[in-house]
Amino acid sequence: MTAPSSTTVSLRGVTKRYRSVSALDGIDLDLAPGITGLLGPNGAGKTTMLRVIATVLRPEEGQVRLLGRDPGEPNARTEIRRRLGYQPQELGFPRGFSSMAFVNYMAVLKEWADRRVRTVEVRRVLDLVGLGDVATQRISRLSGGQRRRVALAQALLGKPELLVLDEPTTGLDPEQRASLRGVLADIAATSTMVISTHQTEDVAALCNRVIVLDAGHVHFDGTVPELVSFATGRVWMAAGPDAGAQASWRTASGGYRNVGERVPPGAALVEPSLEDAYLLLRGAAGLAPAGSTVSARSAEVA
Ligand SMILES: Nc1ncnc2c1ncn2[C@@H]1O[C@H](COP(=O)(O)OP(=O)(O)OP(=O)(O)O)[C@@H](O)[C@H]1O
Repeated sequence: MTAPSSTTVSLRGVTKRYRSVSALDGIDLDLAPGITGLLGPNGAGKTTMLRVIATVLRPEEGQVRLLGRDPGEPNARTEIRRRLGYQPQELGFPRGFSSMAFVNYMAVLKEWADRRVRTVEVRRVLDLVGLGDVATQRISRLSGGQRRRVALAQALLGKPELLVLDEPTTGLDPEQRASLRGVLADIAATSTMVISTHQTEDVAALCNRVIVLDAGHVHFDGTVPELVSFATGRVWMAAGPDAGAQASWRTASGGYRNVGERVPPGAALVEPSLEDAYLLLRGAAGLAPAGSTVSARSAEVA
């Protein structure tokens, strides 16, 4: 299988095991510029896949090509890393550093040798993530959401062609998330961005492609509207939780939102959201054979 010419990330048969756990099990994937959202339950393999794409983890089996290069080859790996930004799920900060000092330190490691040019770039990325006003405060005195943004700022240094972001919106308040979406959408106009998240609203708002991982397999790969369409006609409101529903929850109106395959006759159907579709897909995962992929073009969930 050859990758299309716009492909910037190509995985073929990629497998990564931790003892008896297959964190990634024969993944085939081609990514192009734009934003791809990775969804999946805890332990699905999202972070492992991002670490492979960020060149920090080498798979036991399969081929990886990033920005047209083989990350297994040392010189190519260095070149990929020059053009890559990575926000890990957790990032430790040196004690006593301000955001300015930390991002500057990362910029030095990223070969920004000219101090004046480097300072301009450090200020640019701190402003982008909305930390300009607190840039000189110690990171230890910042909030959790602000610390996430320091971690994101260092990933944005140098306008990378490939951005790998592990749960970038976790811990951010709604205003911060909304402003961050704008920043990421602008960047994705010219780069390939892969985001892992548990926030289906972020995927719906940001991503032109969504991949659902489950137990190291790609369980869904398509666009947001394609995933949402799985839930069309399968979401209904009722006075209480429906016994036949796969998931039900009380809404602010006092009524219950029900999601499932067994829709009662005459049910008050409502517009599905990406979260509804994701829940349906997750339910279907329990029914589908291990490793099966739901086609984006299929009208059936299972
Ligand atoms: N360093 C490790 N050693 C052993 N097992 C690991 C290690 N890292 C990940 N795993 C296992 O690999 C599987 C995939 O983990 P991974 O962190 O990639 O999942 P995830 O989808 O990112 O989960 P989460 O949503 O909780 O962040 C899990 O079963 C996890 O326990």
